[in-house]
Amino acid sequence: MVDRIPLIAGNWKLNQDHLQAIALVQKLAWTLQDGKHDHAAVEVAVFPPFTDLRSVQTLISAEKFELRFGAQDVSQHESGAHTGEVSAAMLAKLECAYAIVGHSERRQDHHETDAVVGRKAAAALAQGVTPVICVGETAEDLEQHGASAVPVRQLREVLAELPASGEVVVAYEPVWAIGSGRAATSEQAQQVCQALRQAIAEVRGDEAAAATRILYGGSVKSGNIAGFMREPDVDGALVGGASLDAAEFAAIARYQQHVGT
Ligand SMILES: O=C[C@H](O)COP(=O)(O)O
Repeated sequence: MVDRIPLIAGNWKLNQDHLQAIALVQKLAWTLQDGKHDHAAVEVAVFPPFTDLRSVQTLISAEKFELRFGAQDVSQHESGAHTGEVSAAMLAKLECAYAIVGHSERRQDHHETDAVVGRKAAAALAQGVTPVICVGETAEDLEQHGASAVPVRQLREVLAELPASGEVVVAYEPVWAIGSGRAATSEQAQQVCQALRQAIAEVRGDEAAAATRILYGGSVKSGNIAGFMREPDVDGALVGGASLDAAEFAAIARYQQHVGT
């Protein structure tokens, strides 16, 4: 059995300019330090807007904070005439560990298909940036097909664009749970995360499936994180709104304090 280091990831979405980002990262790092957070036991990462990345990189590196960071999206293209795009090589140069791909808000706002999401993930992997592949069903999908069918299909289609090896992180985010205050139950999250792990095993093999971290996202708070983390196939969380509050996000990252309570 492979040990998967839990990942608590904060997706800031369209919030925080670069000055606010510096303040938030500082506060988060200090709060975790005060709480003697063990970064080797639970990895903590932030996903600021593109314009903040250089400031966040400089701060984390200068202060030797053990936080990791990534981008909220990445281009499927390497370079050239693609106005507004940011390449994986540019993110790698900024020492981004991760890039989120296929978040439901991008699928919705920018009509991103699974094939596009897969090409974005492949572009990230090719530059040594770990893609965080988001999948999840809408309320309508849930009603029509149950919870697992759509996320499993999305993941299979994304994985089809990827080379057979290379680290990926998967984030299961039921669209109906995002920003709604109505999180999935930990049992629902486990059921889908287990199905996603099974799909990874079928495409990439058992070893890769056992090593892949699968996160749950959708209205995660310090009050419900422990329940998700007790589930065997949930390896962390992709946190939106609650990641903008350093104390609350630090409390989520330190969920082990609540496990068993
Ligand atoms: O990427 C994060 C998710 O969309 C979850 O957002 P939320 O925690 O605000 O529900």
